[in-house]
Amino acid sequence: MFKIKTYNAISSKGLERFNPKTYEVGGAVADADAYVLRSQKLHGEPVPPSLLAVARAGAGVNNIPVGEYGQQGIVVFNTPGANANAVKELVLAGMLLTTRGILPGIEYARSLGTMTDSAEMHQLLEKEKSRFAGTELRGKTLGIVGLGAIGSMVADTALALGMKVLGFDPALSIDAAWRLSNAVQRMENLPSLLARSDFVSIHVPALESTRHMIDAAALSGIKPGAVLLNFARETIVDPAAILQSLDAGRLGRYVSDFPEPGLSTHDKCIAMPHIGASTEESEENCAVMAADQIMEFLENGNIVNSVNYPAVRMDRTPGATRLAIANENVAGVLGSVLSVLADAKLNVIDMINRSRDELAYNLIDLSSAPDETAIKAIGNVAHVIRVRVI
Ligand SMILES: NC(=O)C1=CN([C@@H]2O[C@H](COP(=O)(O)OP(=O)(O)OC[C@H]3O[C@@H](n4cnc5c(N)ncnc54)[C@H](O)[C@@H]3O)[C@@H](O)[C@H]2O)C=CC1
Ligand SMILES: O=C(O)C(=O)COP(=O)(O)O
Repeated sequence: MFKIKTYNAISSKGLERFNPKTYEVGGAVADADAYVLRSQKLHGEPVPPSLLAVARAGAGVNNIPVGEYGQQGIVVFNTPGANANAVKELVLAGMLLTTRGILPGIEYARSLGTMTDSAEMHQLLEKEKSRFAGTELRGKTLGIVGLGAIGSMVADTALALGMKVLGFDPALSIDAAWRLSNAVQRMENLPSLLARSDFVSIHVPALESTRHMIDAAALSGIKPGAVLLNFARETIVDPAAILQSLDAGRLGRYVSDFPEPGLSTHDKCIAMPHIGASTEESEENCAVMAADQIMEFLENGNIVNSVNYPAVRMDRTPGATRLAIANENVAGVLGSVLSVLADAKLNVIDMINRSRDELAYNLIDLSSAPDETAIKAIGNVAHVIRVRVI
C-alpha cells in the first residue's frame, strides 16, 4: 500500500487516479511515500523518512526546497504547461481591465440599482458613459518576459488580437522555441523590451536570478504609461519601486496576481488573490498529471517532469526485480554498485543511468530479487543516497 498525503485543493479527477486498493490518499495521511500539493510551503517543514517524492500540481516550485530534497533522494515533480491556458486567459482579462472602464463601469451601473424607471436609467447611462471609455488592444505592443508554457500562449493570443509582440527569454529551451510563433520579435535584453512595450507581462519562475528583476532601475526605462502585469510571483518585482513609479506617473498601471500591502488598494493597481491557475480545467489537468507521474515513479521508478532529478524511463523487464538508486553524481558509484551485484551473483538484465547537475539516478532490472544484505551493501556504497526495490 502506498501512502499519498495531499495539501491544498487537489482536483478529485486527479485523486481518483489512485486505486484505493493500493493507495491510501488524504490530507491526514502519516508516513507518506509522496505528497501531492499546490502552493503549500514546505520550507522548514519536517521531512518524514518515508518521503520518496513530491508532486507540485502546477508550475512554480518555489514553495518546495527542491535542492535539499534532491540531496535526500526525494524526487520533486511539477506539471509543465498544465495550467498555462488558465493564466493566459487571466492575463488577457488583466489587459482588458486596464484599457476599458470595466470595473468602474460595473460599479456605476450597480450604483443605479435603486432606480425603478427604465427610460430614466438608460438616459442617465448614456449621459455618463463617456467617463468609462477606453482604448483598444489592437495595434498596441506587448512585451513578454519569459517565453515558456504561459508566455508563448500569451504571445499567440496577443498576436491573434492584432497586437505587436516582443519577447525576452535568454534561457529559452529548444522545445519552447519550437512552440513560439515566429511573429514574436526577439529582444536582446530587458531594458529594450521595457522601453518599447505598452504592456509588459512577466512569466518567469521565482529564482534568485529573477528576484526584483523589475526594480527602480528597470522602471526608470519603462515606456511612460505602460501597464505591467505580474502573474508570475511577488518576488519578481520590487513593490516599493512599483509604488514609487506609479506615484511618479511613470508606470501607468500594475496588474498582479500577488497583492502586496500598500499596492493592492492603490488606485492604479488591480490585484487578484493568486487565481491564475484556479479554473476547473487547469486544476484537473494539473492533478491528473501529478497523480500519473507519482504513480509511475512509485510503481516503476520512472521519472518524468522532475525539477531536481533527470528524466529516466525504462520499460519493465517481465519477471525482473527493479532497483531504483539515487546517488550523488560522482565517478565510480555505478561501478561499485555493479560489483556489489556481481559479488551477490545477481544478474543485470537491463539498466539505465542518467545524471542532472549534482545528482544521478539509475534503474537496474535484476533476474532475481536481492536479499537484505545486498540491498544494505548497495546503500553503503559511497555517494549512494537512496535504494529502492520495486
Ligand atoms: N498566477 C498563477 O496562478 C500561476 C503562476 N505561475 C508562475 O509563472 C511561472 C512561469 O510558468 P510557465 O510558463 O508554466 O513556466 P515555464 O518553465 O514553461 O517558462 C518559464 C520561462 O521563463 C524563462 N526565464 C527564466 N529566467 C528568465 C529571465 N531571467 N529572463 C527571462 N526569461 C527567463 C525560462 O527560460 C522559461 O522559458 C511559474 O514559474 C510560476 O511562478 C505559473 C502558473 C500559475
Ligand atoms: O502553478 C503555479 O505556479 C501557480 O502559481 C498555481 O498555484 P496554485 O496551484 O493555484 O496554488
